Amino acid sequence: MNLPELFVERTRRLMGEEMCNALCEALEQQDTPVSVRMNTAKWEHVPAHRSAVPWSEQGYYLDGRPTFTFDPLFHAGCYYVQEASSMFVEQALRQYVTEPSVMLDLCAAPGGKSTLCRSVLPEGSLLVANEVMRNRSQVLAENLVKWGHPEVIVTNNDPADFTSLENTFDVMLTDVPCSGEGMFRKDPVAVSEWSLENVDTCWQRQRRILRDIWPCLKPGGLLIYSTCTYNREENEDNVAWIAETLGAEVLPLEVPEEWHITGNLTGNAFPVYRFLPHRMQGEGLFLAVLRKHGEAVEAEVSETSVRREKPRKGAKEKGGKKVQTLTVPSLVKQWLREDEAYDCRVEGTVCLALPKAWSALYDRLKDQLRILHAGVELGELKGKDWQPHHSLAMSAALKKEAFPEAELTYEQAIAYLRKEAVTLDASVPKGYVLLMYRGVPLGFGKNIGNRVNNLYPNEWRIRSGYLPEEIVLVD
Ligand SMILES: C[S@@+](CC[C@H](N)C(=O)[O-])C[C@H]1O[C@@H](n2cnc3c(N)ncnc32)[C@H](O)[C@@H]1O
Repeated sequence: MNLPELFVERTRRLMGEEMCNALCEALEQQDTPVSVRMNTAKWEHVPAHRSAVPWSEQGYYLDGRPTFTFDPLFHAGCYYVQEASSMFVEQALRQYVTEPSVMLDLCAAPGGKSTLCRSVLPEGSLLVANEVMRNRSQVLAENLVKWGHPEVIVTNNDPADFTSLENTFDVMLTDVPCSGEGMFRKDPVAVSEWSLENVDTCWQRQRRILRDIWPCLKPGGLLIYSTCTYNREENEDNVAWIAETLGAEVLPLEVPEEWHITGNLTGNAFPVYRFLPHRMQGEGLFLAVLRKHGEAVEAEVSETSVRREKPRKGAKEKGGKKVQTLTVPSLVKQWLREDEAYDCRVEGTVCLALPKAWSALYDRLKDQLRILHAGVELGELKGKDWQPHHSLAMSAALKKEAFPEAELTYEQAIAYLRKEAVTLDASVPKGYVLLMYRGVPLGFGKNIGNRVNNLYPNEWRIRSGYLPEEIVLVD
């Protein structure tokens, strides 16, 4: 790999000769560690041939690279393939977030840190995961639906759209778009696109994002700031700017020496955490934790913000046209494990279950933001029939006893995930069936006797018709 000369020169100035040489040598190495984080809410499993990622309770390095696309459990949300350094966000949450909180992950796609945060946040917390790019926000929603936690809202907005949501979040993660120097050995495009102009564009954009989002963080709230780049402008200099200009205190994390994390390289006294690939197993990461100045206050929920469309039968006027609002069918509510904990409503033709604690906030967000997913989509009206939604199959809120189950073989599971025809044993009852693989729900099918109508979401199906000769699974 040809590292840009100016990058090397600037890195040498920042780190000194010895550290810069060691880093550049590590960046030339081709084998990058492969790591996964398990979703123990779905699958209590420790992969074989692995070692633990020291800073993450559910993170493991794997010996080889499994064929993730052909592993049904990957599609069922049993684990997430995540670069190990990124899992360090867990420490910021474990050390500073101990009470139920409302958290915003602002730059969240594809969802590595969001799924991690969702697993680590204290019970009773809500995660709002946002991504500005439309196509990337769809991937974010997919990954969070598969992760299966009902206390999640996914939005697709620019940071500026959040500005008016003052004092809403207790915790914010800004994993900002950056010049990506930390991804040099994983992604050759990051090398070819590097330029000093881009570094300048990045740190300025990062400050704009932080300025836009700052009012949403409650006084006393926590900001976790991270990048995957090495230069000081996007890292220490921006942290100093947040502390001085926006008003925050930089907080320390307890980290054992054997994790080989590097601290502040600019001679400033405040604590920051740098992951350098010649010192530990992972890619480049920078992280700092800040607490916004001011006394903690409760978020204001105004009268208008709690206004919401009551589910009711009948017609209402919208743009001169009559729009039918559907009632929540009692059958669909029975698909929930604890239906009394949810506020159910019908939006369009989809019946949605929102954890009661968050339904007022959902309405407030809905007034300002483009919401892609919230809570659990229970079912969709198809003709006269309420068809269970894939989001329900993936969710921890599903009452499994509400549907007959059918365990699939590996070949049947792959066929299902390709949205091909699946045939079940004659003993499986007709109607909606929860299709399982190794005891974990994969999705719904409608058994019509001689075959099953495959209800797997078309846009998520495995597109490759090829099946590798040797399949290595996370086992
Ligand atoms: C480093 S990536 C996020 C990775 C993600 N946190 C994860 O762990 O999977 C940064 C994200 O910021 C988004 N982004 C790009 N420009 C942005 C902007 N102006 N404001 C906010 N987000 C932006 C990118 O699309 C990208 O998804």
